Amino acid sequence: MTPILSAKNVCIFYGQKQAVNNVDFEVQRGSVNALIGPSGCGKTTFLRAINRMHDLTPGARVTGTILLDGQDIYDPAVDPVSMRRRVGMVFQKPNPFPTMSVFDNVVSGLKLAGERNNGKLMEVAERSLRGAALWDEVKDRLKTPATGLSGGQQQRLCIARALAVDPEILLMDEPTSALDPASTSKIEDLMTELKKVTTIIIVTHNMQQAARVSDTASFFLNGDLVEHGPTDQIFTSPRDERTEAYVTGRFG
Ligand SMILES: Nc1ncnc2c1ncn2[C@@H]1O[C@H](COP(=O)(O)OP(=O)(O)OP(=O)(O)O)[C@@H](O)[C@H]1O
Repeated sequence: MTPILSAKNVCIFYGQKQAVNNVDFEVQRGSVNALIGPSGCGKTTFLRAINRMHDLTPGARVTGTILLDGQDIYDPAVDPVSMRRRVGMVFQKPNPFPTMSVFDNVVSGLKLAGERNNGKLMEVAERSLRGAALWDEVKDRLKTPATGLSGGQQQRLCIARALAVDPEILLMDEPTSALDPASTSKIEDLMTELKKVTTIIIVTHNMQQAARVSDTASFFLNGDLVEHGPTDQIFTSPRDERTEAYVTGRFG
């Protein structure tokens, strides 16, 4: 199978400091992929390279190649704004647009892309909110401020907002670390549903979560991708002793 995402020899620098070293990484369509490893090992740095967020960080530099569906996302001919529509992102803390209603948050990306048809906007809002398992909870309060939702609902709203533009890949940076166990469990269930329509790459510190939700896992240490493989194998019979030490809780 041709991978939807293929990274080759990726190095990422903040000024003189190298945070990610020569990473090769592939992701298959319709899978959930967990990036694991101790704090400061480069997981978020690598994740952010996948939708060119480092373009916005002064002094940050990415080298190597990242192909999305065969297209080099760092090709100068690629428009980063339209590329980011293909690679959605959900952050650690829910970040709905605070001045907007629930509905306007969900359709904000579509409106930016020029969609004005109310029927179409409503249709996409409902589909995305259903996709994020939030519709039943908010269908009667679509016009109320997004900030009135609970933290877990706000995070699912951010997932709906990302889904509304049909991303090919959804990046999730510790999406449940600010949530209670019930909200965490809802989002974990959701990931299993979402891989029917998109491909997920998630950074998580929670090993149980990685084991529950992911098909493949990638262990990062000091900027290196030490080991990448099926999650079962990474957790039960890792090839590298450093991976074993980490997944068995001996450090991290
Ligand atoms: N904007 C930045 N400027 C300079 N250095 C940075 C910046 N962001 C991250 N770093 C450094 O790059 C390295 C990797 O950080 P990164 O946030 O990618 O790690 P991480 O594995 O995601 O950690 P955590 O699990 O704690 O979020 C760290 O040494 C960090 O201090």
